[in-house]
Amino acid sequence: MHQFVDGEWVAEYEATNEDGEFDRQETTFRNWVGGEGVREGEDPDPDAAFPVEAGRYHLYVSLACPWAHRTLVTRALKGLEDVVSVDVVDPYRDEDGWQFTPEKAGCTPDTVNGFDYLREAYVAADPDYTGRVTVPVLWDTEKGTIVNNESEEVMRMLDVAFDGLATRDVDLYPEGDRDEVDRVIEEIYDPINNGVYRAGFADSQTAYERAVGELFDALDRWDALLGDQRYLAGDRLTEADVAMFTTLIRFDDVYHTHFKCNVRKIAESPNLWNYLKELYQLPGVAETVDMDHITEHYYTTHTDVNPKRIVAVGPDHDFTAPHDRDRLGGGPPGALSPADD
Ligand SMILES: N[C@@H](CCC(=O)N[C@@H](CS)C(=O)NCC(=O)O)C(=O)O
Repeated sequence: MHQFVDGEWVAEYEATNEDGEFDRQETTFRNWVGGEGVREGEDPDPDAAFPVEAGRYHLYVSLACPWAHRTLVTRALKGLEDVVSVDVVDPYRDEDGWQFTPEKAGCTPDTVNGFDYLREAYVAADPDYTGRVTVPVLWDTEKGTIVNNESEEVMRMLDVAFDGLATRDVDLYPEGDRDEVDRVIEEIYDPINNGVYRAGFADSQTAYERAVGELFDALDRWDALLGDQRYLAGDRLTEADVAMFTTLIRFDDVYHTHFKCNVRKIAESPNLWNYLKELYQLPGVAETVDMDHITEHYYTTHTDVNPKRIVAVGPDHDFTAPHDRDRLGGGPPGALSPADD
């Protein structure tokens, strides 16, 4: 894998530490549309350096990436499609990093800057940039720079800062549940969201077994909890569910096989499976899921994990099959109920 060092695109960086454990890099661009208060759920500040405006901000995403996917699901649930635009990179990533290949199904050109590679956006934002070129990227078309490339924060901005421009009345960071939402997002990050990568990229048996053990302990805990609680933070749908969804939807097709997270499938955990189907069936969500991009990306890009680049075919789940979540109290906001769609 390649990355920038002082604005130079250089070969090979170590993704694991000396114990063979996967180390995810800290993200660099951490500005807030609407100002820092948005992080705590405050209304956006009109005098912020990056003020909230329709049509000004743009997302660069990969449909394969679970972190980028969080921003797409949030944008869809809130109905922000006409407010924040999106371009989609090629799911296959080689030594040039993420690339725009509009001729490929599901991919777009860079409609904002006309770049061929996403890395051009990073050096346009910071000519001396050091670090990886990751998705998602929230781009400001007016200042011509990256606002933020940390999915958790972009998700919060779309939810809170852009709420006034949303076409659906959906609040994924509801007052009264905020501490719990933050707590759950943090709790699931290491063992689950990043846990699948810690298992898949482990360079030693010990690191792999530790990651898989922690992953399935956490999944089993949530499976039990979701037996009598509708969503992760209680009876309301929140950002924590978006964060969980993008890992669960990839699990059986990719993480189970490619990353050796094969203790059991999500479809074999009854509550997680029904919970996953409910989230998939919320308005706008299915349209954000591209299983071809997801499988192509993982199986062909990580040649150290899968040298022959053969894409596993299974298991072909039907995420539209009925779920049993209506037996529990709570439910999605009215704006997401089938009658309102
Ligand atoms: N902390 C970041 C992580 C994003 C991330 O690691 N994205 C991956 C794709 S799933 C990527 O772009 N990797 C490219 C690389 O590491 O070179 C976030 O949550 O936004």
